[in-house]
Amino acid sequence: MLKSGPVWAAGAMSGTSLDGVDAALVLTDGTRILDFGRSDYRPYTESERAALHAALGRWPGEAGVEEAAEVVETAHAELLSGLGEARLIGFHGQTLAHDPEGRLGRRRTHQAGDGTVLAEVLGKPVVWDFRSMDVEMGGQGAPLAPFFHFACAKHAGLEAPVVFLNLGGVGNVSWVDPRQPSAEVPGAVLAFDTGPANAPINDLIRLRLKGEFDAGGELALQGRVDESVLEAFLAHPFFLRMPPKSLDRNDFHDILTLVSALDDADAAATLTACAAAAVARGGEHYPAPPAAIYVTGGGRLNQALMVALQSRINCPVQPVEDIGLDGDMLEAQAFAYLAVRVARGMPTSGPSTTGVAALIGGGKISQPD
Ligand SMILES: Nc1ncnc2c1ncn2[C@@H]1O[C@H](COP(=O)(O)OP(=O)(O)OP(=O)(O)O)[C@@H](O)[C@H]1O
Ligand SMILES: CC(=O)N[C@H]1[C@@H]2OC[C@@H](O2)[C@@H](O)[C@@H]1O[C@H](C)C(=O)O
Repeated sequence: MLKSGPVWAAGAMSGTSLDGVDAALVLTDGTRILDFGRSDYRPYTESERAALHAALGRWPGEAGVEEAAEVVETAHAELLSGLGEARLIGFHGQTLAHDPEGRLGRRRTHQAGDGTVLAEVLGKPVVWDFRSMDVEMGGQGAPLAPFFHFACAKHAGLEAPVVFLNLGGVGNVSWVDPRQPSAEVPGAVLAFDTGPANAPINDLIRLRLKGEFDAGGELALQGRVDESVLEAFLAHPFFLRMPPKSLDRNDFHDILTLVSALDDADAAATLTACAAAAVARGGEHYPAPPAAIYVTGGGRLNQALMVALQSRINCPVQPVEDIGLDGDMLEAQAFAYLAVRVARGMPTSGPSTTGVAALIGGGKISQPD
């Protein structure tokens, strides 16, 4: 068990976009954020990315999973060895498959990368496998950042309910009320995945233009939204479900066939509008209107997406940089914060974040030999 008081922890996240690994240092006692430290990024090479893509949707023991895990462990070891001052590592790994409802058989979630290997290589305790316990206990296993987002709102000195919106491959929101004494009390936090965000836009760009993503939203800004596609998208039963709810990266993959007849710009504009409309639909579930929506993740750099969001949402939609946070690193920082909570036996999720029946602490701790 970690001694009491604040410690520097490093968190690392390999997100659903499969672009690379983010790592960042946070000084925390597991409740408050005292300081943010250095951060770094390690992109995957083309061949590494191909290995990860090939393993998407696969479970432990299936073809390609060991290779993917090796890619994840190598990239993390390289990146984290440069963040020397950390006492403890929070290692999320790479989600390859996520099925909290058991639609494919058994309820489970799979993050590639073995924390025991990293603990050995780095010579430090590593907290990992953050999601499995939550799913085993009946939760969605995601999102896990909400308790951290609550601490961010406190750290930024906010005094009214706000929403943190993460626009990665998938979108997720944390509605938080910083007037509450703790993230764990009822009414402090409500979180859920909103729908697909960048993943379908990236897939479109990759398929048609051999690029990685719609930089700045330039292509979408030139196109027109096909309202019938948008309507068909919003008819998906996911939007009728009450939170908590979470998604796998490819749950909405069929959306690409809906835009197959559109030209490139109209298809990009339509997928971008779908991502924004999904977030706006999520607003139906907020316990009270937020004073602002603070956007983190790569999607905040997509102007078409930010404009589409603001046009559908009644409060200011701003990048998290406006309250002094780092939108490239917030998820990595979240896993540093959560690692300290796990090491101290504090909960990492609860009924209002993942739908798990009671507050629970997930995560395994691996010590170096
Ligand atoms: N300049 C930019 N313009 C437009 N979109 C961008 C830009 N930079 C990044 N993105 C988008 O953001 C994505 C990366 O976002 P981020 O790193 O937050 O996702 P992630 O962490 O992999 O995903 P998740 O949060 O779902 O796990 C890219 O794949 C791209 O779609
Ligand atoms: C299963 C899984 O890896 N989910 C990710 C993914 O990426 C965004 C969204 O879907 C969110 O639910 C989650 O990540 C963030 C960091 C979270 O758990 O809060």
